[in-house]
Amino acid sequence: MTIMDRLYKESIAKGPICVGLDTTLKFLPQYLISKDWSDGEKITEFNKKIIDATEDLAATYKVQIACYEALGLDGLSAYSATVKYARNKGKIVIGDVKRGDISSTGDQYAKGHFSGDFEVDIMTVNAYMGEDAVSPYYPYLRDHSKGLFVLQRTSNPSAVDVQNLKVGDQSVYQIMGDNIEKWGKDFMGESGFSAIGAVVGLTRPEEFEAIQDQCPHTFFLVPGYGAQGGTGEDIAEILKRSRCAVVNSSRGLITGHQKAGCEDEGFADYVRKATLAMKEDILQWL
Ligand SMILES: O=C(O)c1cc(=O)[nH]c(=O)n1[C@@H]1O[C@H](COP(=O)(O)O)[C@@H](O)[C@H]1O
Repeated sequence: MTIMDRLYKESIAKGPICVGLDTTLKFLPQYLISKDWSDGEKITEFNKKIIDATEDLAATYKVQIACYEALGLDGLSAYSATVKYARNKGKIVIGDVKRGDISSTGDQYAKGHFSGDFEVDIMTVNAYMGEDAVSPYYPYLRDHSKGLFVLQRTSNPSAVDVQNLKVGDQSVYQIMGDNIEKWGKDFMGESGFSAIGAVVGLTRPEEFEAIQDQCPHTFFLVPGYGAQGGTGEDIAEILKRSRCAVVNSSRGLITGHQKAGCEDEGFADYVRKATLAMKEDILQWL
């Protein structure tokens, strides 16, 4: 069974929810801020409590490494502790590291994020440098059941600057979709999806449906729900046709307690409530 088979199964069993741990200090409740701990330790505790409160609702967790890198070594310790905690609970963890470089450098990224202190199950990759930004990961997909989410059509407003340019009658992001399907052929799982998935933002639902038709063997990571404006209705048609995606929300979930004015140990109940509301908002259409 490939990691994408596992993710597909989890998304059906628990709901297609990816809880995004884009944790920064400003999201922490007061009771944690006032602890006599390092920032990284506070963040680790926040994440652990959220994982405990949402593990039955989340198909996967995505940990955004930028939030941890920003705090230096202490932050990277928190990143490591968070991914280990979730993986030790049997959860699938996506390292949102968006790497992309020449293959000799890619080899090192692969080693760094698919083994050792920062080991995750799936990592995000930027393949706009071409296949040799992706091929260093192939041995890990083949031999260690790892997976990739390759950026295809991103959710940010400026995505159109390059990804929507036309080359002949195709957009650049459509060409990337063909590449992702081609690269994934050697890593097909029993669910019909390859271990090389794609990132497609929820911000352009009409484009997404065409991408889904074009890429039937691709499993999708879909950011853009909540804080970036995406809704359950926006992903409804896609998921009705195939359960080929998990939807990420980060700020929309991990600030649930702040919207309710909760600054104490009960904060994770509000994050759970926000996660449940997201799940219901998506599943109501299916
Ligand atoms: O690769 C990603 O996850 C990603 C791709 C993309 O196109 N847009 C996007 O927002 N993301 C990430 O998804 C998360 C979105 O966070 P929220 O907007 O707070 O839900 C962040 O970690 C982004 O870096």
